[in-house]
Amino acid sequence: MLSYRGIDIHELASKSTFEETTYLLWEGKLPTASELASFSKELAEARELNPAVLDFLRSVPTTATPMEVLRTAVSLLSIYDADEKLSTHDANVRKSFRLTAQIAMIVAVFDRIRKGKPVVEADKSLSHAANFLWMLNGEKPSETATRALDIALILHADHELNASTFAARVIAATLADLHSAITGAIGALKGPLHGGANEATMRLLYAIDEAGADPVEYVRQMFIEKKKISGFGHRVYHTEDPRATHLRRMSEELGTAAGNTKWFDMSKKIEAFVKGEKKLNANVDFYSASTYTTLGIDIDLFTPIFAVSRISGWAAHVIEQHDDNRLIRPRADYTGPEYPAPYIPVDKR
Ligand SMILES: CC(=O)SCCNC(=O)CCNC(=O)[C@H](O)C(C)(C)COP(=O)(O)OP(=O)(O)OC[C@H]1O[C@@H](n2cnc3c(N)ncnc32)[C@H](O)[C@@H]1OP(=O)(O)O
Ligand SMILES: O=C([O-])CC(=O)C(=O)O
Repeated sequence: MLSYRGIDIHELASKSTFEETTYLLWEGKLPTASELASFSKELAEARELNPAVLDFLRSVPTTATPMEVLRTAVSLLSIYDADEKLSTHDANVRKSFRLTAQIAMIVAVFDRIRKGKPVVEADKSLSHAANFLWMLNGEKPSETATRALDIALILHADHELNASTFAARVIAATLADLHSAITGAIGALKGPLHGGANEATMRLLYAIDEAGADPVEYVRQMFIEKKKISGFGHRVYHTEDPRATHLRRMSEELGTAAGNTKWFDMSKKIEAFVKGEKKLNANVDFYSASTYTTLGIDIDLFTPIFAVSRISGWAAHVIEQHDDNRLIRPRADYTGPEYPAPYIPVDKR
């Protein structure tokens, strides 16, 4: 079972919003109506990017991946943050509002710039999910697309001590600032064994499609070649990843509504085969790939969108770490052949 602050993820996915879920993660309780209204307002008001960050986004080669641009931009944001030198609880919360708003903006703005399209001004009257789609596409998003993204953002918001969150906590535990911790977390999320698996999953689906191959035979060959199938397996879950249940349904529903279930159908075949052959379950990344593709989102934005959501969980962990800090410092044991080992002079080795 997956819960945020004790509340079942299935309930949050069907009843909550990204804003409410973020409040829950940061404050440890569900907000009242007025608390939610002022929280949402503060998040929307934080939709501002320093001109220096905009200049940076304009100066980056358009061939740069959105994930490396995001990682570097978040590091840069730290220099211009109004609370740059402060890491008190209140300063961390203020920074978290700004970073949550800014990460979504950076992903959308860089995508527009690299495609030679004009940057779209933030609309502070929209929800976080709707504003992201607005700034990305330059047109007001449908309710279906907004809700689908909102659910995806809720589902990706937190996952206890996953690799990126752990990285953030280790950095924060040195009493380094929130931006340093989040920059490190983005670096960890990028890898294909973690958040990068959603992009890798879609690359696999495209490769199968381009080869005109049977998905099952293609994956069977990958097993023969001892290759890993992105989007399957999990260090913690050995049964269904509860988030995959929602993303599978969304992938099917969005595909049906768009009149194209190609990616969903292919994913289902692969899932059944991988489960039957290796007893491996689809994780959060597997069906997010076909879901985002059906929403018309480019493949290299999948992992940045994971960060657009996970910033809420990362921030909650950094705030908690700084509130009651102790350095995180695991030990390593020497396992070499002998101890103590002799120092042999270089001419005798
Ligand atoms: C948001 C997230 O981070 S969710 C995870 C996203 N990552 C992926 O989807 C990448 C693919 N999956 C994997 O690489 C792994 O399942 C991980 C990294 C997620 C978990 O790894 P671990 O807990 O260390 O399991 P480990 O990699 O040791 O796998 C155990 C066994 O299952 C196999 N296995 C695990 N996942 C897969 C996979 N996706 N495809 C094929 N085989 C797999 C391994 O080869 C290994 O087999 P062996 O015992 O015969 O050597
Ligand atoms: O928990 C993990 O190891 C990976 C994961 O599913 C996540 O970060 O959402």
